[in-house]
Formats: sequence, structure tokens, C-alpha cells
Amino acid sequence: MTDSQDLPDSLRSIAEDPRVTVRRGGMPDKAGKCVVYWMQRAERGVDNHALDTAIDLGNELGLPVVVYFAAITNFPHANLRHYFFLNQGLRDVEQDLAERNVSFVVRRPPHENNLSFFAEVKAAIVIGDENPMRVPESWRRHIARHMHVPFWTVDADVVVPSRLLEKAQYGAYTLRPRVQKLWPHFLKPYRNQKAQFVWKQPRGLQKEDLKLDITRGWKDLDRSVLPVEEWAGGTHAAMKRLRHFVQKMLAGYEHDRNHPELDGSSRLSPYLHFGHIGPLTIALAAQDAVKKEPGLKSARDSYFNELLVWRELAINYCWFQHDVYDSDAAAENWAKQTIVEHATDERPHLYSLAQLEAGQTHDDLWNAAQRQMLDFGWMHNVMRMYWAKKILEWSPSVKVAVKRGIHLNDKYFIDGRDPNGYAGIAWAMLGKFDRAWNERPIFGKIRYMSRESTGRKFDSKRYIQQMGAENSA
Ligand SMILES: Cc1cc2nc3c(=O)[nH]c(=O)nc-3n(C[C@H](O)[C@H](O)[C@H](O)COP(=O)(O)OP(=O)(O)OC[C@H]3O[C@@H](n4cnc5c(N)ncnc54)[C@H](O)[C@@H]3O)c2cc1C
Repeated sequence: MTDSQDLPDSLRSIAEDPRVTVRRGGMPDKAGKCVVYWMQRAERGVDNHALDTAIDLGNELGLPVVVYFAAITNFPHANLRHYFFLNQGLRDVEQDLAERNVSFVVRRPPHENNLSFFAEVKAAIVIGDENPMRVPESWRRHIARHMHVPFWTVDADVVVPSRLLEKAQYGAYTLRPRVQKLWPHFLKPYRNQKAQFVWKQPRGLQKEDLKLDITRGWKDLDRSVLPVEEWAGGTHAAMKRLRHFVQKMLAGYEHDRNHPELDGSSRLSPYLHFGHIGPLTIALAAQDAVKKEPGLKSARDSYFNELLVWRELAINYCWFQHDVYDSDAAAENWAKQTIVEHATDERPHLYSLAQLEAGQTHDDLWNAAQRQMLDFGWMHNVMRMYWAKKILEWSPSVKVAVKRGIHLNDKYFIDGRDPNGYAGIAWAMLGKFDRAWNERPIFGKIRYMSRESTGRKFDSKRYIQQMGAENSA
């Protein structure tokens, strides 16, 4: 929130919203023909603070709003599975934007250059969303450096804006009271207002037909990881799942969420990752359910602990530990020390990455989890913890384990390549956000999980059968 002092009051009040960061200041270009929202992470046409900000500015400046999305071929670790889900989501965005009088332009290489697009449509000002990951952040910095008109970003995929937390949080216990204090201020419904001015698309404008596959002709794209039929991408599918979850599943969440053999959690993580739905929409739906049925309060609190505490802790981790979030350098000092002390411990089971990837270990429960990842593109939280702990136990070093975990996580999960994945692996393998436990071989003081005790806490036999991995060990 810098450089907004010289703006007229009507624009300054928009720039001073705590979600907004003015990355390039100055007055909107008087000769500009539109406000552009460069959509990157918050891929939705409703319930989106970045879009609302663009529409407020457009209405204030008397300009139409154009949403621009660049489909690029080299998004880090993305493969066909991810692009398929994304492609489905873009169709919902187009439909939802049309209802708000907002135009949508998607481009692919060789026409995808952001700066060229902003110049071509004569943007008066450009709005972006936020993304705590390194590469997308570098795009924002590049745009801010090379733009000739103002560029503001809006933190649209968190309930509490990330920078209000000011620094890296040590754990859920330090973040929780801070965000809880701020929830009453930020748990407020969206306005979803309409744009007042309609864009007259320049003649001959290059634009993708979203009925087509956006990846067609991309020779370098990894197509070995196939889309998962059970998952339909997009805001409309996300809202349908949210309604089902709140109406039918929230009541049982506290119990069922610990049972990988049940459909007991919201399964909204792929939609959250692609920004097809935002956490505020989900949180408000859970709040409404409690208003109608006060007995759901405890289930809501348990759900908020995941959605609004652990998820925003993961975002805080990537945001403030930008250089190390995906490496063993992220470990706290106590963990670094214990890792060194146990570096040469004998490892009775060592597997190659190929064996792990194929789910060919001696452990049927682990193999089942790996099948869920490969075939379904998602894994239950309890199994993700166990899965990562065993990769640590069966790899030659913690450093290698972290690399393997991230590689598999990002390659197969639809919700992979997400702050939650990096934070989850850091929790499991580096003791991040955790405390020191009783010392034992290989793990040192990092928390251990055994096959026996994990498998006893739920119907693991049924889970293994469901994954069709009964005879895989
Ligand atoms: C090793 C490991 C790897 C993980 N990799 C990913 C990943 O790549 N992508 C991903 O989105 N999540 C990841 N998680 C976090 C968590 O397992 C998933 O978010 C959750 O299982 C998704 O299912 P759900 O939507 O049904 O969750 P619900 O229980 O319904 O929770 C609602 C939302 O809260 C958030 N949430 C839930 N649990 C956690 C958690 N432990 N940490 C942070 N946020 C959480 C998610 O956004 C989730 O969608 C990982 C966890 C571990 C331990």
C-alpha cells in the first residue's frame, strides 16, 4: 500500500484496502481504454476480490473491464492432468464474467505476452492477484518493473491478507490467535457487483476459443499423467461440492476427516489450488450452516482450523520463506541438528524413486496411498502424512526425501504445486511447525509414524481394498 497518496479520494480508498498492494504507482492513464485484470491465481469470475477491485476502478473511471489469462506452456511442474482441470475452469470463468458485463480474453503462445496485451488493449491500469510461489511472484515483479501504467495486486485467495501477518509464523499456535482476531473484519460477503461499461472488443483481436483444448500442439508438455475423470474442474463443480459438503458432511467432519476409507472431508483442495473457489466463500457457507444449525459449531471450528489456520500458515510459509520453502534448508535449527546426527543411520529399507513412484514397496498401506495419488490425483490428509514420513524413512537422506516428495506431490496431485504441499512435506520431513519428539533411528527427533499405529486408527483394510492395492506389497 504505497504510492497511493496522490490519488483522488475515490481511487485512494480502493488502493488502501488491506488486500491491495500498489506495485507500480501513479495515476491511471487518461488515454487508457479499459481496466485489465490479469487473472493468474484466482481463476474465478465470482467471489474474487481482485475482480471486484478491477470493477470498482472501471466503474469509477468510466471504463470497461477486461480479464486477461495467459495459458503458458512452461508453468513449473504442470502436466496434462493439471492443464485439463484448468481448461475446464476457464469455461466457467468466461460464463460468470459475462453475467457481470466483463470480457474475457485467453491467449496461448506465441500470443501470450502480458505486457504486449496490456499495451494492445490500452490498459489504463492493471490489477493482478497474489501468489506466494517464487516463479509467479517473479512475473509480478517483472510486470511492475516494465509497465507504463499503474499495477496493483489484490490478495484474493486468503481470508486474512498475507502481509498483515508481517513475518514467518513459527507454527499454527502463533498464527491462530492472530488470524482469529482478524476474522470478524474479513469474514464478510463479496459484493459481486457488475461492470457498468461494456468493452468493445477491437476488431481482429487474438483470443482463444475455450471449447478447444488449450494445450493442443504443445510439444514439450508432459502428457504422461492423464486427467482424472472423477474430477471436474471449475467454479460450478466446486460450488456443487461445497453445497454437498456443508449440507451433508460438515456435521460428521470432526470424526470422518480422520478416516481415509470414508468420503469425509470437503475435497475442495484442487479447486482452492486453481482458485476456482476462494476460502472466504467456503468459510461463509460454513458460517451460514452454523447460523441455521448451532450444533454444527464444533464441526465448523474444526474445519476452520484446516481451511483458515493450516492453509494460511502454509501460505505464510511460502510468502515469508520464499527462498527455501521447497528445500531442507527450511528446517528449524533443532531439526537441522537432528538430521545431521542421524544422517548415517542404517536404513533397512531403501527404495529408488522409480519403485516409490510405481508403489512397489513392502508396505501395502503405503502402496495404496501411492495408488490413490497416481489414479485419483488426490490423497487423504492422514495418508499424505504417512506417505511422506515413509519416503523419509526409505530414502538415503532427508535432502533426497524432500526432493522426491515434492517431485511426486507436484507431478500427480491436482492440488500439487501448492503452498500446502511444500508446507506439508516440510512438516512431515523437516519437523516444520512441529516440536522435537523422542529420539529414534533415521528420524532423530522428527515425529515418527508407524504402519501399525496408523493402520489401527481407521479401517485400513478397507482403504487398501478401495485402492485396489491388496496384493501389491
Ligand atoms: C505431506 C503432505 C503433502 C500435502 N500436499 C498438499 C498439496 O499438494 N496440496 C494441498 O492442497 N494440500 C496438501 N496437503 C494438505 C492436506 O493434506 C490437503 O489440503 C487435504 O488433504 C485436502 O483435502 P480436503 O480438501 O478434503 O481437506 P479438508 O479437510 O476438507 O480441509 C479443507 C481445506 O483446508 C486446507 N487444509 C486441510 N488440511 C490441511 C493441512 N494439513 N495443511 C494445510 N492446509 C490444509 C486445504 O486447503 C483443504 O482443502 C499436504 C499435506 C501433507 C502432510
